[in-house]
Amino acid sequence: MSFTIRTPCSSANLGPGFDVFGLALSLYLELQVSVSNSSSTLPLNCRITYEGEGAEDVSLDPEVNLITRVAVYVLRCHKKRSFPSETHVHIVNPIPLGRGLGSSGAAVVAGVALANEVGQLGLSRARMLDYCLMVERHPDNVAAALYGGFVGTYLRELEPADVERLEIPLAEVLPTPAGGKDTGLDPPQPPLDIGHYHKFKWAPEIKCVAIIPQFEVPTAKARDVLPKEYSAADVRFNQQRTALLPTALGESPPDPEFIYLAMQDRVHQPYRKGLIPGLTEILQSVTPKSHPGLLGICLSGAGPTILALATSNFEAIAEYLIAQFEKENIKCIWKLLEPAHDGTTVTQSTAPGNNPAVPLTYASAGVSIDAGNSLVQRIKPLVAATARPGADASIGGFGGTLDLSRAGYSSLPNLVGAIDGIGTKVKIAFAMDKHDTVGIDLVAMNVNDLVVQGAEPLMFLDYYACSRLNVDTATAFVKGVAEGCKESNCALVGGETAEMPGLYSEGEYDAGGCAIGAIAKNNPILPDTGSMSEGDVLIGLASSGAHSNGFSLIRKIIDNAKLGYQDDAPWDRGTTIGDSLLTPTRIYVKSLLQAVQRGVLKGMAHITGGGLTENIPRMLPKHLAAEVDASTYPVPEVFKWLKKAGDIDEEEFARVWNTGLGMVCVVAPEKVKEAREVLEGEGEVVYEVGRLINRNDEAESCVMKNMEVWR
Ligand SMILES: Nc1ncnc2c1ncn2[C@@H]1O[C@H](COP(=O)(O)OP(=O)(O)O)[C@@H](O)[C@H]1O
Ligand SMILES: N[C@@H](CCOP(=O)(O)O)C(=O)O
Repeated sequence: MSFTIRTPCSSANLGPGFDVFGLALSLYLELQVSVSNSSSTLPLNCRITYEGEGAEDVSLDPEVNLITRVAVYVLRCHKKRSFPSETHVHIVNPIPLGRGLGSSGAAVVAGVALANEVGQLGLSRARMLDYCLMVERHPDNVAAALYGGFVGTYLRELEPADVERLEIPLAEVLPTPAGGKDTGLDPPQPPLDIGHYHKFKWAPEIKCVAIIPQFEVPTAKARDVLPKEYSAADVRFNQQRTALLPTALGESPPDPEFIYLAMQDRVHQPYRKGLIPGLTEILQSVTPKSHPGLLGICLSGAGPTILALATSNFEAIAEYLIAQFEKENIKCIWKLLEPAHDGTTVTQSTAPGNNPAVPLTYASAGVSIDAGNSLVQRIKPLVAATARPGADASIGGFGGTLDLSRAGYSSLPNLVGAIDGIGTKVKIAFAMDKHDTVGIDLVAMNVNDLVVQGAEPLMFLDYYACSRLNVDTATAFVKGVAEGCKESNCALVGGETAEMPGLYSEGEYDAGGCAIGAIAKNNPILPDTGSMSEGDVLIGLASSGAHSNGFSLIRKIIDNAKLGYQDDAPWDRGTTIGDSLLTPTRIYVKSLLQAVQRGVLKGMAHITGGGLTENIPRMLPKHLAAEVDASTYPVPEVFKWLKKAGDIDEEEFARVWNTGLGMVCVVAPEKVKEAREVLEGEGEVVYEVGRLINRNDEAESCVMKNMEVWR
């Protein structure tokens, strides 16, 4: 087996965000790894070769080298004392050491990734971050190197018991083991979720000029010069700028004055000037006015590198700053770098399992039982939070159970089942790398189908299928499912995660789900078509957008308009197209069950695929048709834009999307007032949108009036 791990360097702090902001940059530490099947007499079963920065100084002894020591630490947390098979690690390192470009952060992340691969540990990226933070206890560099892009990070407060744990180094880089080369003990696994990150937007025009002085400042030393306490004024100064910087750096085109101001710092740079001759003067020597193209300037990490953000004139800015350092007799090189958006990547050079020397395992075929187990651990609390009377929502059994009597059904009820998927809305989740809302859609599509029959949803089961299981993504997905279940008061009693290499595209997944509900013995199963008559009123409940239907057409329209999901939504300037389209489907369970209990509804239609015209007739008897007046309710801006941009005609519009109504219900005229009161009391926005009319055999079952208002 051979593979390559690539980890970007990073610039931390970006001025005011000390220990918070990290930016991954396009200079990569590379580990070219080959694993043979034999064990050897090599220390730790590992041989290191090295080229690039630090080649003279960096130890090739795997017990001393930072990358392999980190890997062995992670392996030992998994009861593997050394590299499982003879491993050759060739390190190619273009990142200058001790210059404030996160060389140690990259080494730590690469070490954790190395252990994950050779030990086939199946660690998620979030879990890898925990291991990184056991070694380098500031999350800015490691989160940027691991996840890529411009990140904001924070550490969870550890429990006192965790802080007391002796194996937590709480140091810049892993210290020498206290008990000699090998203390003989397997370290316990790190606490869960030590650190977190959020990826911010980065305006594509902004590039980074790194001025790299030819001397080192060890990060540990640069942290020792910092004060233990700060004045309230300085803390306030940095907080104000830290709050603004992500917005300033995400705006396109960038505003130089805004960025320059937002990059000022009073928490670390002033104290580090003793280690970097001329630092304060150099930082103050350039402004957007004196050097057009410049946006902002700061110390990179703990220094001594200076990072200048700019949109043009890179060379002139670099030459000027190098000349300033020369006044202090300091030589510099400079590099023009760009954000590295992907973070750490692992590329297999030989397909796992193709090397006849290496025995085949399920993991080498692409299915990681460890990743599956790790997912189960992560989702347990999410699932448990959906417990309801009769179902404890614990996972691990072969099937999910529900005690109907404890759920409030003393005599045998009618059971109702529904099954559905999310459709291609998941494609938007992939594009936005945002996976915690489509689970809500999945539950909504099912429970909304149940409730229109008058059923109370009780249980839900989901099916998540992918090519390679990404535990972070799958956990976010289940979080959404659990949220949908809580909103509809049904227990998530089980599910299935299928990792099927080769079946789906890399990084993508599909999901389906099934809801089971009950209708108490003496309650009606709706629609009650026998009670419907001409003149009954149609009331519509506002939708939250496209819900989970018509996304193949939506994606085509966005594509034809040459727009990307990260672009500002033309229908809502405050958000991106992707975020707006990911708005979860509205769940109508609680409000509609209230109305059913009050006996004010004769029937309900969930407006899903097929829009108004196909779905409303599903609740009607043959002799009645729905007459819907398009002028009686507002069409959401997203639909107006889609209709116009796609040049969709009115009939098609009403057949594909909900057009603004997620539910349409039949109500006797004398019950309309009461129905409105109940539904509005539960937070619904209600419109009277039409009535039932008599219908001949040949006539349409849903007649749309006044569709010209949509033009
Ligand atoms: N590729 C690497 N291989 C081994 N050790 C490394 C590597 N990169 C960094 N280190 C270790 O990290 C130290 C630098 O870390 P640090 O002082 O935090 O500076 P930086 O700002 O470059 O992260 C180096 O002196 C070396 O001990
Ligand atoms: N927030 C840390 C960042 C150190 O970054 P490095 O690249 O110098 O290791 C600090 O400022 O100390």
